[in-house]
Amino acid sequence: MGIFQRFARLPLKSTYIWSLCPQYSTDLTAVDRALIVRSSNPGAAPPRLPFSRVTREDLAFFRTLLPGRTITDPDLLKSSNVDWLKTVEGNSEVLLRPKTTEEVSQILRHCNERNLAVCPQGGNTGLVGGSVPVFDEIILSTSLMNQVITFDNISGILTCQAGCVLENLSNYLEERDFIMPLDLGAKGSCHIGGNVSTNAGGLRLLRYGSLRGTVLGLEVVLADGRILNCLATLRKDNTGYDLKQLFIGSEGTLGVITAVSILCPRKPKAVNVAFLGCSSFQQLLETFQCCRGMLGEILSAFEFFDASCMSLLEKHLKLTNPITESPFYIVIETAGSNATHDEEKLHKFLEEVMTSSLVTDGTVATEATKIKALWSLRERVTEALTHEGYTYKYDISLPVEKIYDLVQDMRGHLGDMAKNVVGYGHVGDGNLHLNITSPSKDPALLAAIEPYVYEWTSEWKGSISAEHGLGLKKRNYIYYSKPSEAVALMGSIKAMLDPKGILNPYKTLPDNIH
Ligand SMILES: O=C(O)CC[C@@H](O)C(=O)O
Ligand SMILES: [Zn+2]
Repeated sequence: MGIFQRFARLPLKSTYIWSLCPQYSTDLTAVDRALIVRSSNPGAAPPRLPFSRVTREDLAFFRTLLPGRTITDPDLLKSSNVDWLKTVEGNSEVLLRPKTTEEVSQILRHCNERNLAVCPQGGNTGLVGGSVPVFDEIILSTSLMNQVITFDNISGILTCQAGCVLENLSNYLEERDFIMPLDLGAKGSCHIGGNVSTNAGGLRLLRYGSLRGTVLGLEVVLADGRILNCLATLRKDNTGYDLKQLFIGSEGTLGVITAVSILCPRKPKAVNVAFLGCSSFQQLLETFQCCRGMLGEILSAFEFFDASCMSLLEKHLKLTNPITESPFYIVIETAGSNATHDEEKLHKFLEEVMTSSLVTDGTVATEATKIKALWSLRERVTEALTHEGYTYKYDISLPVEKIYDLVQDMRGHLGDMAKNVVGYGHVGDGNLHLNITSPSKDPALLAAIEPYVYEWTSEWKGSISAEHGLGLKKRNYIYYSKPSEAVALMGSIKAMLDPKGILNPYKTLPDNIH
């Protein structure tokens, strides 16, 4: 059966409007936990909401608006329907590739009128199932919105379209003696619009802060097609509510980000990377304390991974451990303006941690290729894990001294149910990536991990999603990190900005808010 025949059988218009389910109770624990446990798998997809189906007329509209950029070939749609981890797969039959904000506006105006659901998609590198459709949502890709609009080399403010690939922006800026304030392992594919929509953290947050501070302005298309031009290029602007913050981290559920202006730091003149081994997490923490004190303003990253991660890097990616085997590895980066000064500071610090036996072994790189090689050990852990089978991923914020306790506790809790329980992440940000693997998807293992991991996190007042967002997989666990009143308010904002709920449905907000 051809695509047109299939569409012809479906209702033309749905009158379904999303409404807010009221939450009356302030007894967070009883009500919210009940909601979470009611479903046997709260990370799974809920039933399809009654959105319209794409008709022949809709396709004709899209083809006139986006000639050659309205994709319906199932083979071409395949990679956009599945997430990077290959754990979530949608069934969209239409992929739209606008080039301009005006085109995005016309697409959304049409979809809103027709009650057609839309899944905005950047580089599709997300890890919580937020960037792929769940059912047949139209995929709105920013891949052709890839132009730099302006760059001011006095203020360091870059304004660009949402579909610019992070690494391309970094290269563009480096030629002008600046850098992007964020850096991620996925930089070769991820889009800046997706980074902002998910409030991606990454490897430099310790130094340059989160996107909530460095993003100065946004242009956003709202669900009904209105264009909200808040593309300010000012460091300071206290005129009323800071609306852009609503779109940062809301994972495309409140609007589609079409352009970003962002404050970029000067390219550091000297960069050094130290790769160190520690024999306990306590020593790693003491090394962190010492590092903050002795490196001060030149410290730009403090990352860690454990010995299990190193084994996987060696086994699957054939990477070589440059130092003697240790239970924990640290990547420290310094970035400053005076090579002699920075090296002097770094060497004093290294001398201190070596003589006090906080660190067992280490190596330092000042040259670009060696720096890259050391960084790739940390950056490629995610990739190494994919070779182990199915990975259950947890992205947790905790008081920094607690982050590895969770890994150890989880190892004891799961015993030999799990193939690997590994920990790595951003020590400087108190952000642990707890990853648990099994040869294939294993519901019994999942039941042993969740909600145990969320209970543990909530007990220590942590966040169940430090930087990856909630997407499809974590949405129903939001109550472990936010009170009911806050979630209900999020629902009100969603209902106000997107009354039909067409933007990235089934994501971010829990199933009782719709
Ligand atoms: O794969 C993960 O769990 C973490 C990915 C990313 O946030 C990282 O810090 O490497
Ligand atoms: Zn991370």
